Amino acid sequence: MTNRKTLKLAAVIDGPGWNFSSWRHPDMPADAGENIDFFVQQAQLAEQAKFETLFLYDVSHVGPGNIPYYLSMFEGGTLMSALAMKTERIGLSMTASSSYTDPYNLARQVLSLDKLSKGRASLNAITSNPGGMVNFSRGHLGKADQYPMHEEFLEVLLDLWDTYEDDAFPRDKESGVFLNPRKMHPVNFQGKYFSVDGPLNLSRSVQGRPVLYMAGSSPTFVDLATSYTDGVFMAGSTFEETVLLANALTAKLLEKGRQPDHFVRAISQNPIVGRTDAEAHQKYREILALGPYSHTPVPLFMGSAERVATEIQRWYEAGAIDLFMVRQDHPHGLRDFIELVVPILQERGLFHREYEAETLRGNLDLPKPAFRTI
Ligand SMILES: Cc1cc2nc3c(=O)[nH]c(=O)nc-3n(C[C@H](O)[C@H](O)[C@H](O)COP(=O)(O)O)c2cc1C
Repeated sequence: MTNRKTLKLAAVIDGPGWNFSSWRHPDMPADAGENIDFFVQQAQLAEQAKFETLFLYDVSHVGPGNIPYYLSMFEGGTLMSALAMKTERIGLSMTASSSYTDPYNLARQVLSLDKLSKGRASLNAITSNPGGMVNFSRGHLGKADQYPMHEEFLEVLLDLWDTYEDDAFPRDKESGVFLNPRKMHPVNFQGKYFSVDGPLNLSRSVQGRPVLYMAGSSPTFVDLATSYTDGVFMAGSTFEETVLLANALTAKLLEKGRQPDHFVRAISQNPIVGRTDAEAHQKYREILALGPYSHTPVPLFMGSAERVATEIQRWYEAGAIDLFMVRQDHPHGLRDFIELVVPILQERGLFHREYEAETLRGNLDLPKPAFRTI
């Protein structure tokens, strides 16, 4: 592939980890999911290493059987807003479900984050899985409603983010012109699930609009994501499956006249890295030894830094991924990845050494979208 963008990196800062027992490790703050000092430290570590973005998962229904992190975690938009004030360049990606909120609320929340951070916000708009507890009055959606509702949600969200043209607010004290009303485009949407009448109350983002992702794998997901989003978050369970999904996404983008390079394919993994394979395996055993319910599957990316870097390179060069998201199950997972793997990726010319742009979109090599275009 010519002029392919360099590999992008994200840090998934999910508190004490995505399992039942990492919180018990001596080096992990047991309250990490509600510990702002922990999140600031992780965010600044990732920013010093020039990661393009931070990334937060979310949980759409909370119940007693959840992993510790899901029972003790900050709301993502609030946390990202705090981190916006403690970082300068790194992107801030939050996850929220379209099933339990109105698009107006989320459009406003994420665009506010974008303004607070001067163009670094992004949203992973998920649909949520049915089942579990019913935390919201709206209840769980059946499969038949999940995607039709999501599509309406995305339609409205994108329209709201483009309520105002870039130069809609002269805010000219001399002439007294605050807003040019001809450059305001109120939304007038009447759908099956949502009705929105009126404008959003925030000017357009410096990056056009916040970067938008969806997470999933089904053909309906592929169809919707390639119509509305800037990228996807894929399960990444195996190399072969991810290559197939990435190819399906590329084919759909081309079918829709979109430039596949202007799209981000991401997976999230919990690499466990050591100076040697043996050291990495020892760290994995430390996690397993923490409890009978550890349920930490063998990481796909585990071993010496060379081995992990080469595996990431293989996925990237096969076109399976543009963005590799680093989760940590071991308390030093992110730090180890940064100290040991990042320099190798840089030496091989796969990962940048400095931020090139001011906005998240710029750092992901995504062009600023023209007003009201996908
Ligand atoms: C990689 C990945 C990440 C996801 N992240 C979340 C999440 O953070 N919170 C959540 O409630 N659902 C999450 N989901 C669920 C999706 O939003 C969606 O409901 C599910 O994947 C069904 O989509 P499908 O059409 O691909 O089957 C995730 C799914 C995938 C594949």
